[in-house]
Amino acid sequence: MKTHLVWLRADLRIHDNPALYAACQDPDARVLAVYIATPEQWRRHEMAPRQAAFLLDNLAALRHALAGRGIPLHYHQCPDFSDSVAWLADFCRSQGADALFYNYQYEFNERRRDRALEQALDGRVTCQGFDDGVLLPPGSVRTGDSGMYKVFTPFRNACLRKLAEADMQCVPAPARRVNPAPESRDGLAPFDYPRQAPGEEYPAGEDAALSRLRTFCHQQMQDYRKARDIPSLDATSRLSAYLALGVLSPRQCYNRLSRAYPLVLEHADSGAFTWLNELIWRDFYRHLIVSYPALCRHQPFIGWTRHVAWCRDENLLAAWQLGKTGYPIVDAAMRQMNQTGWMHNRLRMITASFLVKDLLIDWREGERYFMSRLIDGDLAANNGGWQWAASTGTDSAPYFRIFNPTTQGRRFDERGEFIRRWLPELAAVPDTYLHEPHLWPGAGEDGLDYPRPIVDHGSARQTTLAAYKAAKDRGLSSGTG
Ligand SMILES: Cc1cc2nc3c(=O)[nH]c(=O)nc-3n(C[C@H](O)[C@H](O)[C@H](O)COP(=O)(O)OP(=O)(O)OC[C@H]3O[C@@H](n4cnc5c(N)ncnc54)[C@H](O)[C@@H]3O)c2cc1C
Repeated sequence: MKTHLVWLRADLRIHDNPALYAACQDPDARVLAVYIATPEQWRRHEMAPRQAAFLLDNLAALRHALAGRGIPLHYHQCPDFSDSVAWLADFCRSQGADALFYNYQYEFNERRRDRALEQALDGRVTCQGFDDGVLLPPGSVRTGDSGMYKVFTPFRNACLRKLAEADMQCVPAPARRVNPAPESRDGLAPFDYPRQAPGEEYPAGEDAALSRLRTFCHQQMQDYRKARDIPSLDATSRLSAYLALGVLSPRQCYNRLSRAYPLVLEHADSGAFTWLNELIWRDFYRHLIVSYPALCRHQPFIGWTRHVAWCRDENLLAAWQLGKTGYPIVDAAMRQMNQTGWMHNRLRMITASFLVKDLLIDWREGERYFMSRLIDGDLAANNGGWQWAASTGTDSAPYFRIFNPTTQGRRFDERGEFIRRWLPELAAVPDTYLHEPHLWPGAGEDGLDYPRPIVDHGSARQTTLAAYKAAKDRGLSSGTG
């Protein structure tokens, strides 16, 4: 009897899982699934403990779903990717595997690991990889001269044309095996990793993810275009944590969206189109890391930005991390992330801009800190977002566009509903002063239990403009522009 092994990684689901589906096509084959936890590797990748805990919860749900199909999930924990390759090659041998199926991961270390595995198996086991975790496979959306788009809008337009023609059908979950393999006896031991519960907002499993997707499509999509920028509203899907671990696929999102809004591709001013646009941003960053693997190594896309003379000030960095900058919208956002593992997109842009353009701290410090806290941490999206905010990336905000944190606060949280939720120490401050509480005369002699602004935005802005300009001049004169 043939043995087919499915190696699950960032695709923790049984529905619309191309590798699992392909492994189950031969009705007579014995199908086994395997998951390998690599906590030391995760430490190097700065994975948030909350995300690791969410992963474990989802793994338990997946194991249950697979067992119902007669597919045992084998589980192993080893330090890092190179140990996982050695272990998996042995496991294939011990199980007499004929074929190994997996969905691609597009990050640099993950791709290197997969190549190392293929070498270790040396043709004894057939390896079959599948595109997954994207709407369209990286490399399939090309400019006229076969390059990767460097600007989002033409990339988006090319994606829309392809989506209109592509077969975007999801593959079904496998049926129960006629000859189910015996259950695995591997216990799902907690990872050797710091533990932090994901929180009630994140029930595990694909049923929870699919139900959230359905509810969002039917109840919130209409208002998404207008409401998605207001952090006090629960107006976005909150699906990012599921998408990051592959508990849900972007194809499932697209299918549900186009079933609910069949004309989505034609109505560019609709909520549905705006949401699809965000899914395409997600694809864009994934396609970019494949075309420019140096992005995975935290290199800036724009060469001259390497010359920016960053400020190294541990106190300023800590104030930003803890939400104690004296700028309420920044602080409320950082506390939301520290306490829940999620931050609203508008606030990710504001806080990232503040770190880089007000404190002049290297964007990589922020990128790392976000990864270590986010339940939806995702290398491509996080790197893309940081490089966008720092003006170091492709299609970034130009370096001279600097958010004013006070006006951003006024604009997107006018009445301070969001700020008051996360900064109870500002409860007594009237709306007029909420965005500049240090100016409130009512603070009394003892003042508020809230810091004064750690930098003056106006002068910080000038310093940043000068630092970027000097870096650009240096880059141009040394040919690294
Ligand atoms: C500095 C910075 C860092 C970020 N880090 C991450 C990260 O680590 N992981 C992550 O998933 N997203 C990241 N984002 C993108 C975005 O903020 C989140 O995807 C979004 O806030 C998740 O909430 P949601 O699921 O309710 O999004 P929705 O508004 O419902 O959007 C639907 C989905 O589209 C994708 N998406 C939305 N906006 C973006 C975007 N700008 N770029 C890429 N994909 C997007 C997400 O998968 C999201 O779940 C970052 C953005 C910035 C500016």
